[in-house]
Amino acid sequence: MKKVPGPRQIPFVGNLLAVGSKPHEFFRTCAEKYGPIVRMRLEQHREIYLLSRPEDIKYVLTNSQRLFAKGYHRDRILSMVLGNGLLTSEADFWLRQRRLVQPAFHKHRIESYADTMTAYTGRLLEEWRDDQELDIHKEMMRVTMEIVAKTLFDIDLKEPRYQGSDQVGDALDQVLRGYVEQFTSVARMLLESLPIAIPLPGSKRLKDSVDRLDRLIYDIIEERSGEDRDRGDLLSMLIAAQDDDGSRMTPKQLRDEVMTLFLAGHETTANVMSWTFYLLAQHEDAARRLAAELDEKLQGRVPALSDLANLPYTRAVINESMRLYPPAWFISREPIEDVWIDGYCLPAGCEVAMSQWIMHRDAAHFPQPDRFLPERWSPEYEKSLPAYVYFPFGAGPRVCIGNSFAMMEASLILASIAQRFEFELDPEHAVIPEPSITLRPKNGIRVKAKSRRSS
Ligand code: HEM
Repeated sequence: MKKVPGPRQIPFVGNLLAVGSKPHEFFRTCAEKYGPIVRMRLEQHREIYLLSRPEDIKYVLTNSQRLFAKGYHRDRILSMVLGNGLLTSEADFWLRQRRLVQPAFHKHRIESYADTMTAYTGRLLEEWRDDQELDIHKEMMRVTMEIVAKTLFDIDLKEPRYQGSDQVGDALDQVLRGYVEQFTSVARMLLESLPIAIPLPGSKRLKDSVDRLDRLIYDIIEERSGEDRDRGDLLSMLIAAQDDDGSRMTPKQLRDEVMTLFLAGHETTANVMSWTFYLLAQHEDAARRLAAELDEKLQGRVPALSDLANLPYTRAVINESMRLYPPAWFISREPIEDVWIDGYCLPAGCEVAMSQWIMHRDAAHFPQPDRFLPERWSPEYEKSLPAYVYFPFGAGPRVCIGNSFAMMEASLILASIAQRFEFELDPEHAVIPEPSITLRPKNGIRVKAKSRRSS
C-alpha cells in the first residue's frame, strides 16, 4: 500500500509543535511541499489527511458524501454548544432536519429580511462620526448579531430587556477561543489524551456562558410556541415545520437548530465584513471604484434588495474578500469506512480536511493569488472557474443553508457603509488572522472612520 506523504511526525505530539499559531499557513506549506494529499497528526488521536485536488474534494463533499460523516461527535466543545443541530448532526437525522429547516431559507422569505439588514446597518451608521476610532470587527459582530436576532427570533437586542446580551458575544468568544487552543495548545492536547475526563481550561466559563444562552433561547421558544401566528422570522417557520408524518421539532431540537443558526449566522458574516474593510483600507483604487459604483447607482439612497443586481463591483469585492480570507478556512469529514483516494487508503475514523485557505490561493486558478484584485471576478471568469476551487460556503448536500442570506447581508452592509464611510487602519495595531473554527481577526481591526460626505 502506498504511504501518504507528509511532514515528519514527532512521537506523541505528531506535528503539533510545527503548526504553531498558524495552522492555515502550515497546511498551505504542506500542500505546496507534499502535493495534493498530505498526512499529518495534530493530536495523539487526530490523524489528518489534507486534500487539495478539486476532484478529490468533489469526491468527498458530493460524489461519495455518504461514505463520510461530519465527525463532530468527538468535538466536546461544539457538541456542548450546538447539540444536534444542522451543522453537527449526521445521516438520516440531519436529512430530516435539513428538510424541516430548508423552507425557512426560501428565497422569498430571505428577501423579506433585506429591510432589517439595511435598517440595522443604518442605525449603526448614525452612531459613527467623522474621524471616530473604531474596532471594525466589534462593530460588525454587533450589527450582524442584531440582524440575526431580529430575523431569527424577531427580537431587537437594543431593547432594554436584552441589554445583557453581551453575554451572547461572550459565550461565542469562549467557543471560538476553545477552538484556537484545540489547534495550538500542547497542554490541551495532553489533557485530551488522558483516559479520564478532566475539565479543559476555560470549560467552566464556557459552560456557564452556554447555560445563560440556553436559558434565553428556551424562554423565547416557550413564549413563541404558545403563539399561533407567523411573525415573519425564521423561528416561526421552524416551530410550524412538520415532517411527512405530521411530527414537529421538540423544544430540544428547536434549541439546537436555533443555537446553530444564531452562531453560524452572524460570526461568519461579521468576519467577511471585517476582512473586506481591512482590505479596502489598504487598496485605495478598489475603495474608490466601489464608492464610484455606489454613488452612481444609488445616488445617496439607502440600498435596497433590487439594487444588488446593479452593483457588480460590490459583489466582486465580497467574492475577492472571501477568497483571501475565507471565514470557513477549512472543513473536514470522517470516513465511516476505509476509502481510497488517488491510490491511497484513508482509514475509517481519520479526519479528511479540505482548506479554502489553500484552494482559494492556488495560482493555477487565481493569478497573483495573494493580491486583492476584485476586478478578476468578471462573469466570464467566474464561469470559467472549475468547481471546487472556490467554495466559501462549502459544497454538496451539506452546503451552507444560509448562503443567499449571507451574500445578501454582506452586499447590503457593504453598500450601506462604503457609501458613507472609508476607513484608515491604525498603524499602531497589528492585524493578525486567527484560524479558529472561523478565520477571525485576533484582537480586532482598529480603524479611523472617515465620513465621505465631509470629504
Ligand atoms: C459569509 C457567511 C457564511 C459562510 C462563509 C458560511 C460557510 C459555511 C460552510 C463552509 C458550511 C459547510 C460546512 C461543512 O461542509 O462542513 C456552512 C454550513 C452551514 N451554514 Fe453557513 N456560512 C455563512 C453564513 C451562514 C448563515 C447566515 C447561516 C444561517 C443564518 C448559516 C448556517 C449554516 C448552517 C445551518 C450550516 C450547516 C448546513 C448543513 O450541514 O446542512 N451560515 N456554512
